[in-house]
Amino acid sequence: MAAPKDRRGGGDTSGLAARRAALALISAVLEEGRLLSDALADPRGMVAALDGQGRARAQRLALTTLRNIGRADRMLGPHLRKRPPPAIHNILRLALAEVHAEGAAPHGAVDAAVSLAREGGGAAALAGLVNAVLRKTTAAPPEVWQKLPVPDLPKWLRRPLIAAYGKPAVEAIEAAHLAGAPLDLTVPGDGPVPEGERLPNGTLRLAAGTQVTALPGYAEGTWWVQDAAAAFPAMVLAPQPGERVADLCAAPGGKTMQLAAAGAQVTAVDVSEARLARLRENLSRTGLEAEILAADVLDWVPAAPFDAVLLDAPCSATGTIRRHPDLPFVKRPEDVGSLTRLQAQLIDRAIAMLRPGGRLVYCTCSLLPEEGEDQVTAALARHRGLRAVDADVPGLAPEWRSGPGWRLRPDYWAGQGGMDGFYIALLVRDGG
Ligand SMILES: C[S@@+](CC[C@H](N)C(=O)[O-])C[C@H]1O[C@@H](n2cnc3c(N)ncnc32)[C@H](O)[C@@H]1O
Repeated sequence: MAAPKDRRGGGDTSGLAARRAALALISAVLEEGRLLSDALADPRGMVAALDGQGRARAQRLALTTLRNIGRADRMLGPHLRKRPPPAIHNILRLALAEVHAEGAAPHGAVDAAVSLAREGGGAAALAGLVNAVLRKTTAAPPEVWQKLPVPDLPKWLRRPLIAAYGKPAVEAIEAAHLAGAPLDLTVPGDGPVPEGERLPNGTLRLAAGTQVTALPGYAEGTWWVQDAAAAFPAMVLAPQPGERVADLCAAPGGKTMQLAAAGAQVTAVDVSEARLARLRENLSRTGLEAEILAADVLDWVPAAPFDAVLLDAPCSATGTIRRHPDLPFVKRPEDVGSLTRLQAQLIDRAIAMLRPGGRLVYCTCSLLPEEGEDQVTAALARHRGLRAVDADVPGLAPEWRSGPGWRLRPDYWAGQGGMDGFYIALLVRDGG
């Protein structure tokens, strides 16, 4: 196959290099079962060879295509007698998502798709099929696409969510996943900030696709990117100036920065050196301070107990699907069992680090009750000297109470662009 001229993305006027890289990302997710974040960070990947603009375009195209695969496949169905090879199938899906979900001009998307199909060497004969199918399907009026059903979550995830929240709620969650996520900023103090909508908890919300590094206040470190739901756990912990607070499973540090900005003396612990490097960068940009420890929380024994602990435990991350549409294709039900065992062990370690009267916030960005409500209920049964307590936090609605804590869902604040799914509980150790 001839080396495509615009491989590096510089001068990628036709957008072919960005589309080619988007297809490589989609294939990494669908065919190799890799997380999009890993494929994006791969220095040998096609995206690494693009300039900033090309990279952003490739990432956006991959995200849009993954979010809309269900709709693209429904539209393609009547035009395909048999399933085409994955490379061709993904070219068709990408072009349809580009035209119908992003509003791209059909002729450009179809021409690019045909060129990409021709590049495939052995599959070159299929370029004619790509042309014929896309000419028809990209010409469909917008309302035909809009009326296609919202893509379902995979059955292993859908079933327990319907059992927990009911079918209408799961359909609303799926609609929120399809809509994607805006850009949320946590702004702890004064300084330059971009124009945006203030949410009830103080989060500043901007339109999706905004280039973060170009916004007022980025260089000054006035704010950081953090989903509105992810800002609640530190607010629930309500750290006081001078309190000793452990942030367990801390990287890349969104919650560490909230705790430090409130004046707490923070010890941030995470097992991943690579993720801690990002935490260090975040602290340095925002001018905030914390003690940073690379350690496994299961082994680490602090020198003295803490006034408060925040445990943001590793989980299925199913609450973040609107920002990470690759997750339903990559995550497996069997991953959840080992995560729930780890979460229970981490909770036990976190409780052992509290002084009498100390507070623990447990949270996960999961939609599954077994990583949220059930986990905290079981911890309360294991530890008699522990109680769940209420918190008075702006924006944290009383109707979100669920079991011993709060259940946050992507379909909440729907009119304002939704939020990630989270579970948060505030526990207090007796005594003190
Ligand atoms: C949900 S993420 C944390 C997000 C972070 N709290 C924030 O707000 O930016 C979970 C983190 O747990 C860390 N982790 C997983 N198992 C761990 C363990 N046994 N000990 C310490 N950290 C662990 C992972 O490296 C990952 O950074």
